[in-house]
Amino acid sequence: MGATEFYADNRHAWLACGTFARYSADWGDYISFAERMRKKADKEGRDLLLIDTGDRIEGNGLYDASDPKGKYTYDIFKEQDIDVICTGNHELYQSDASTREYTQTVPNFKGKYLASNLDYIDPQTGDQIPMAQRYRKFTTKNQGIRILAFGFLFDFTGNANNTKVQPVENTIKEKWFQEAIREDVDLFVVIGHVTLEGPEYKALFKAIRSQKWDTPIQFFGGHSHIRDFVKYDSKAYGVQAGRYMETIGWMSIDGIQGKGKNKDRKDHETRASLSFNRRYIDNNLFGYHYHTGLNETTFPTEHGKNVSSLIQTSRKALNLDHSYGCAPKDLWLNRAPYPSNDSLLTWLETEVIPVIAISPDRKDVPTLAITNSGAMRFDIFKGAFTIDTTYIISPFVSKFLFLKDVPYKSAKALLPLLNSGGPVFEAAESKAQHLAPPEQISIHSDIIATSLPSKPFFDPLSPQHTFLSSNSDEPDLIPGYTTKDAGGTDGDDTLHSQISFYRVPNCIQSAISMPEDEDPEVVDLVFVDFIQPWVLTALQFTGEMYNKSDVKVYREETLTDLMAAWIKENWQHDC
Ligand SMILES: Nc1ccn([C@@H]2O[C@H](COP(=O)(O)O)[C@@H](O)[C@H]2O)c(=O)n1
Repeated sequence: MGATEFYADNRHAWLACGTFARYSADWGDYISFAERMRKKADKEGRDLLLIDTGDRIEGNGLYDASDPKGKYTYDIFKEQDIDVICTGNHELYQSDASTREYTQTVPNFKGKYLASNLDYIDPQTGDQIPMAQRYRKFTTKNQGIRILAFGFLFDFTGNANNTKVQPVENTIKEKWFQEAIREDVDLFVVIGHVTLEGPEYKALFKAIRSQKWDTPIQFFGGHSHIRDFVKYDSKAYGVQAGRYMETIGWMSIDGIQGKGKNKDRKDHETRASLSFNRRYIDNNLFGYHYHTGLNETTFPTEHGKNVSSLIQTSRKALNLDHSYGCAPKDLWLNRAPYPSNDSLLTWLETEVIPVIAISPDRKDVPTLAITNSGAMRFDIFKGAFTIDTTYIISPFVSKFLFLKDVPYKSAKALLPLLNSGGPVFEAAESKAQHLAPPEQISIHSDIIATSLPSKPFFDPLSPQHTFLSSNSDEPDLIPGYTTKDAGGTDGDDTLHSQISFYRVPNCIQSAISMPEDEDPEVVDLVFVDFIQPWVLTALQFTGEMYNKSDVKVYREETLTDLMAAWIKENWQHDC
């Protein structure tokens, strides 16, 4: 009896090498890996399917540094042969990005791209049309497993006005969905840019089970950037493959006997004893060589090599390795507590924002400047700070806006309100958790590493022991993911020492040009545009009834450009 296997990824345009050796394979390597593993699966009579759960864009120079954005990336993405693919929130923040998704990615993955709860507004006619087909029904080639797949996005509300995200609860009531879940299939596959524990997947699970009490369901999640595995019932599981092309999530279902090749099989025979297994593979060549049984010479396929060289020529064309300056030390987004000397947010709040959140014509006006912590997406490592690093840290095109002459007593109440994330935001449907890094949706308390990292050594022959020291009984591990999920603690393909994760506040605030001896009557309230809905809601709570038309542009440059300018100015020296 063969297994049905899946590989899933989440990448944010991290198509070139990751920042660490442990996550350093590129999109071309992943193509070689998939091609090699598919061949192996074919030989052994198994089926191997590739899944992509969205957020392919923003967060890396390869996408963000070109004009138009994504000039090189769409042609690189499309080279992977993906079986089921859907949209993430990042594809929808900007209307030009949604248009590229509709005009490029959807046709590039024709028949595989699913948009179960997403519509596109045709710019010519104004018509609201499905972004892509709602579902896909297909039969796997080796085992004849009849699959019905959906592709969802969580109940996202921050999209530009050329798309429409339908809440999952409403989609479930639609005729096409109700008909689809009544189809006679061997397996439902629900992929989505949706957290595994969120209300959307709970509702979808309930809806499918209301019609099919026994059909296996495999969910693939995304959005919250973590490795995760969840059990919904004995025949329904979900897996999520981390973030930024660091992880290839592997999921295997053993025991489904497809009716596609034998129609006379009875239902109870097709799903007699099932087993669901997951593994989180670090995205590096060591792991790829290990799993394919190949080596440096035999592993890469021609196709994979061509894509790797396309990535390198694109990176060169964009000058992504050009250095703006030299970071004097590591600054951590979640690996150091906030506030602290090693916290990236403390650095931003105390050193950067007080310099960049100043408008030349209002520079002496007392100012409170607020930025959400989710505006920062990654750590800064000691050493060269490049064009690429800039977009890895902060890819957004957010600008500083401001409200003039806000009473100080109300303005200073704002930060605690934004950080407490209380009922004031639930009512306004702008959950305050969206202000912070997405990891915090799923990680609810600090994780403090118990062991200290030590020197790395790679043992290519040892599964789950990839980075070990050679000559001691106790392995010396390098830091990395140490996942605990519904399957226990054996999901990580490579053993690592634990990394700390400290939760950070939703927002940080810098007080600028404040009088020394007394509080000001009024201040300029400066904030990044992304947080405007939360700021206006919280201000109303303090009794200040501002609306959108009161908000003015404070600086024309993006936060990202201003931050890069600060680095050029303050970290000038060579590394
Ligand atoms: N202009 C923006 C857009 C988004 N954010 C932050 O990113 C988070 C979403 O990240 P994912 O990778 O999971 O989609 C969002 O919740 C915001 O915190 C931002 O700061 N500015």
